[in-house]
Amino acid sequence: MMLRKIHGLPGLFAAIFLMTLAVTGAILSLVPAMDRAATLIPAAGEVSVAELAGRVVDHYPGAEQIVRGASGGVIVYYNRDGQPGADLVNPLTGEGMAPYEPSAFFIWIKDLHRSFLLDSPGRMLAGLMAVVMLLVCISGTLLLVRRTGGWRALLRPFTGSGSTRIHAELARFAILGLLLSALTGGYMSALRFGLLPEPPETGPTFPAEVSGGQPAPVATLAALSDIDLGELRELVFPYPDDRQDAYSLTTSEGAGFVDQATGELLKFQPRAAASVFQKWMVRLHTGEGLWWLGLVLGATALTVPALSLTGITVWWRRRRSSAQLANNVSISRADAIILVGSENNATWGFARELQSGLNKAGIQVHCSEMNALAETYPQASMLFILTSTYGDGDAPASARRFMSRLAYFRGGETLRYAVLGFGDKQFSTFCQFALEVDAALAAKGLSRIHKIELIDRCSGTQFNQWGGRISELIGRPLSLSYEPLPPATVTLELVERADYGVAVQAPTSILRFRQSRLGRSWWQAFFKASRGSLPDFEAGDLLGVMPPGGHSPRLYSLASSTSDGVIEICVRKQPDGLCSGFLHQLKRGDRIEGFIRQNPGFRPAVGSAPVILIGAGAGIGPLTGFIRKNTRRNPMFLYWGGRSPQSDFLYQPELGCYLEDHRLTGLNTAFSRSVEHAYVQDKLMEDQVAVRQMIERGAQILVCGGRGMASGVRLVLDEIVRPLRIDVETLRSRGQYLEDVY
Ligand SMILES: Cc1cc2nc3c(=O)[nH]c(=O)nc-3n(C[C@H](O)[C@H](O)[C@H](O)COP(=O)(O)O)c2cc1C
Repeated sequence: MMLRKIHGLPGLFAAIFLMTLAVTGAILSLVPAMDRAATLIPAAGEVSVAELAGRVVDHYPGAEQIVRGASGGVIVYYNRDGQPGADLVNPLTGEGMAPYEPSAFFIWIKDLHRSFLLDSPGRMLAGLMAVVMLLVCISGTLLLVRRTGGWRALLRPFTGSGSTRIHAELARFAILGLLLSALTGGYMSALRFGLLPEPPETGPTFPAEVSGGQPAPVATLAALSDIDLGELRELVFPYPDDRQDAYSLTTSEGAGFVDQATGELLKFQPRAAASVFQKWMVRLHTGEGLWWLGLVLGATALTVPALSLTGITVWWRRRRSSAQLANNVSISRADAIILVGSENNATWGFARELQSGLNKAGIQVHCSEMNALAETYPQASMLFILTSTYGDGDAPASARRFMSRLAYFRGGETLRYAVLGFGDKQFSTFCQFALEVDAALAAKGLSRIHKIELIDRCSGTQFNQWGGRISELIGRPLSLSYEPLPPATVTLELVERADYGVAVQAPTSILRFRQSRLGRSWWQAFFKASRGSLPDFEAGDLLGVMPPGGHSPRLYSLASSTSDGVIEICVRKQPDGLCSGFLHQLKRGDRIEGFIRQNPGFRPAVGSAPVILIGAGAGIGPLTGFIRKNTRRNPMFLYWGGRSPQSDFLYQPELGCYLEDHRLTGLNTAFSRSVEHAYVQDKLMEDQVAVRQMIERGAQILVCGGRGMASGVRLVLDEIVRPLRIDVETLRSRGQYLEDVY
């Protein structure tokens, strides 16, 4: 939350200034490349400073100074008939190529970039913006790491859609460039305002003795002949007819003087290390002399307007979805506390209804996320905890720090609590986190207002009835009437189906859908806007389907990912199953309403460790999806159980292809109604030595299918890994064992 604030607030405030800096920076980044394109650069060692100066003087007898710009262009400053002038010259001939006139447009853009055209206060603001940019970049990177699940994951494809996705992708592309621009820009401002010590820029003092002899032609001066044009920064000519004057020379190595008669190098002072560092910081900021870096920095700067706009959209949406709770009193004044654990905000809707119900009963309420558990609630006598469960029985995002904070919590004498769990009975760990929270509060010695209750699939009816029971127990009128909005769905059209298993009383179908094109505008198709379009998904994510006449959606594991171009699920028809029955009678061209739920807790880890996939029946769906995606050919083994090879061998042809192209390393099937009468557990047991070795080497096991099969598999695996002195729970805690069970 804190990280999000650091990332969001200054980001929002500074967006306009940052956009100005970024766009002007991007325009200025073209300058080094344009200069470079307009410049003739001799090869190293081809032209010495003496040769260049001699050629220039031939064409410009009144030459006063020769400057070699960072891009390699040579400019001569001269005086002709009392009139000063500056020309860009050809270094090979010394001829003028064009008058040197810095573009008024670029000067104006540079002023806008450096100081917002406001001189000193503007420069200060620009410096401040560099610091803001640095903060936004660092906090943004940490957010991205948190979101993707680790530094290594930053290079993997992102999931999600709409503004969030565009924001994350652009940030990933631009982050290094933006960090470099912000760091170097901040450094330059700090130098300018004296916050950092300025490197000593004292050149050598004028030599005490010069020969004072007859000046020799510049082309013959020895010290200048020794220096290659590529090293030259600046050569200032002596005053005409002043024999006591000397050439003043600055090169990339340092500065000194050259006697105009003897051609001797009179005093040479190498450049200080601090000044070399400063020059490099300037080059890394402006791209001067590094035209390609300039272009890269310019391209990254161009992402800033898009990052600002998408960032503001994301921020605004988040603000709206967790809309500030009205009538939220401070902790010290609250009679009742509501703490919310939620990942996707559904539980917040229930919390708001509870808060408004309690307010109507004259009770002062403080409501916040569970992560914000205070050390104590001095005035409160009631604590309500409403929380969902995620992953595999884990805490949702807004409750992840709850258990650790609970260690410092002091409940007091009068505070009593009630936990209300939100979950889905399709998960074997139904409301697991809520149950753990309830037990942890009891273990702290707190007493309950009411025993824990568990709400299945956001049932409004169950919630409202719970409110009735709480009302009786607290002796206050509490009337809750809440019906959550169903999730936003999109229309999907069945494009293909393959049917199996009818002969063995296990009708199972592979169903492939495409998003119905009806009602989708071209820009929705292009940008995949979150409304009216499916977000990106991976095999193992979930497809929610609304059965006609049903109140709550059913979730099915996806066998495909976005890049496959279809939404594929594998569905076993359940006796009297409302949704599976509905899906099974669909014909090609029929439409359903569906939505995607991400399920990042069930997918193979990245890396080259072996993966053992275990499933039965329709559980093969997401497992096949993982194999299809295994284009890096990591060792992947599938153990799968069906009834009969003739009737329900799902995905048989596809699996054959995957074996051939090595996306699948080994396939082991077990059929319960064939002569072998085998189950998937038996096959695992047969291979126990190999399986154990793979687990020892860090193999990950993913199990998908019915609850009975999964518990059988756990028993067998416990036996297999016993010699390693571990069990399935150890593997689970290490992330080596994942389940998607229904
Ligand atoms: C990826 C995923 C994993 C889930 N895991 C569980 C689980 O392990 N146990 C459970 O009871 N519910 C689980 N659920 C269901 C959610 O807890 C339930 O939908 C809840 O109402 C979501 O509330 P929220 O939007 O406030 O987070 C899961 C849902 C999703 C999408």
